[in-house]
Amino acid sequence: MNTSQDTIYAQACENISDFQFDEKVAGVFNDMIRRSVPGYGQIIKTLGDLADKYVTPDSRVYDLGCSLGAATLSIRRNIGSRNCTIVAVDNSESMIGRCQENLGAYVSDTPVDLICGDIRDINIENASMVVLNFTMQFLAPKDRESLLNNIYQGLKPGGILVLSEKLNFEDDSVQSLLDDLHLDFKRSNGYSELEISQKRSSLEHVMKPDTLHQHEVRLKEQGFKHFNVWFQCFNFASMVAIK
Ligand SMILES: Nc1ncnc2c1ncn2[C@@H]1O[C@H](C[S@+](CC[C@H]([NH3+])C(=O)[O-])CC(=O)[O-])[C@@H](O)[C@H]1O
Ligand SMILES: O=C(O)C(=O)Cc1ccccc1
Repeated sequence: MNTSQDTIYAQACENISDFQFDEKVAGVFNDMIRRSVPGYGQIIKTLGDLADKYVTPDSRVYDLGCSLGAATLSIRRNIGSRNCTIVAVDNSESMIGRCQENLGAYVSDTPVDLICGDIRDINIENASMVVLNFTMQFLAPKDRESLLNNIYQGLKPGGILVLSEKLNFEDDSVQSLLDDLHLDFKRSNGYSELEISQKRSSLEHVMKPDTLHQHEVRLKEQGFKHFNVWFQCFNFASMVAIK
């Protein structure tokens, strides 16, 4: 996978436009997400382990907001020959083009249906595993419930949703502590104060994190029987919900 360095916010800019998954971001995304999201590598690896445990023969796996295909690749590597199809969806053409190349670099028995489209328009069917790895936070909050309902309806009994998200916290002291630890993580990965603050502005209207409580309540309302956080580092968490 491409590892060009993310310098998108390195130069001072007068008008910071809203963050978009455009050609520029897609070209550096692998580096950007690894230097910005603590635990990303561990989460990608564990998605493969979870797939080995939950993906049943003749079912489908959905990777919603697949970006460059890291989650799909990890899952595909771990499920061997189960007569499954992975449906990988992203609405950024730049991401999908690169994702296609990344998937093509490995041979596998598991076909991937790569769709350039909106995850709100995808019908989920016969799914044993659905992955939303840091994608739902970019959807308008009003659209989150119906997306999760669509996922719940399309999951087989015993099927798993893995939902990774940046979190907000009700307690202001906890919010600023975990925010600060995340900022230190970005600094230690070589981002300057300018890069950090310009990216923060660009994400302000685009990425709307929920609290853990909001996630739990919404998932339980859909009918998910089991819920927990399986990973958290600072203000980034990955949750599992099982039907
Ligand atoms: N409505 C939408 N429909 C389709 N795609 C969307 C939509 N909104 C956003 N996206 C896509 O969701 C992805 C979010 S990145 C996911 C990382 C990946 N899961 C990974 O495991 O590497 C997370 C991040 O950058 O923090 C982008 O590729 C968007 O184009
Ligand atoms: O960079 C950040 O501050 C984030 O919150 C995570 C992120 C990672 C990659 C793209 C957009 C947001």
